[in-house]
Amino acid sequence: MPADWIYLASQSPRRRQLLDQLGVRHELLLPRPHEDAEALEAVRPGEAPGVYVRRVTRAKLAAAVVRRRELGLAEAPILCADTTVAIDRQILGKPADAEDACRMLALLAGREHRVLTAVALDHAGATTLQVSASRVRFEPLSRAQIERYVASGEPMGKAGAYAIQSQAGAWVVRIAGSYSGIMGLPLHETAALLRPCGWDL
Ligand SMILES: Cc1cn([C@H]2C[C@H](O)[C@@H](COP(=O)(O)OP(=O)(O)OP(=O)(O)O)O2)c(=O)[nH]c1=O
Repeated sequence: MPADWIYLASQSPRRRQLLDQLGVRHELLLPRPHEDAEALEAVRPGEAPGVYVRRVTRAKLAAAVVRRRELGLAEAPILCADTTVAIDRQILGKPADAEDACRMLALLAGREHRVLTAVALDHAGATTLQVSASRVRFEPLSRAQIERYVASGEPMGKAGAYAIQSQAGAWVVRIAGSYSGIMGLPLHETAALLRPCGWDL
């Protein structure tokens, strides 16, 4: 019998909202309190963005599978994702502080960068994974614009120190790819993972 709900292993309210948009019933499966997300998300020397985003997503999924077992929860499918921003050969994760956020936004200003989101599903012990890759071009930004945005607090917790769904959307000259993928959960790829499990999306 196909599952009629899934676990979403994510603390991101954007991912919840995007999964709601697909109409997929879900429950949250959150990591153990104090689990070391920073260690999990550390970039390895020379690691390419596509390799990084897949590795981190698989690690998040593996941790969620362990968590489901530890808590003695139902064997429903688990979905998780990771978003990363890349420019040149640099991977931009979440900013450490306001200064780091200013540095990232200055790097992105007036240029094109990539946003990669990997989404993975555990279903009946098998893992499937897809990656959405988008290109985003920002208009040039002044120091004052960057500082105002950083002072709003919006960059914290966001890969690349911005959220396309916030005021920073005004800086986006063009995107090629997936708006939902940039926000954190690519709906096309997520539907492609869920269909084989019985969802009619
Ligand atoms: C580029 C961009 C990122 N983001 C967010 C999506 C993700 O929440 C965050 C990247 O961090 P992630 O590590 O992908 O996710 P997370 O730690 O927020 O949540 P979890 O691991 O529990 O699922 O950046 C936006 O909301 N809008 C954007 O335009």
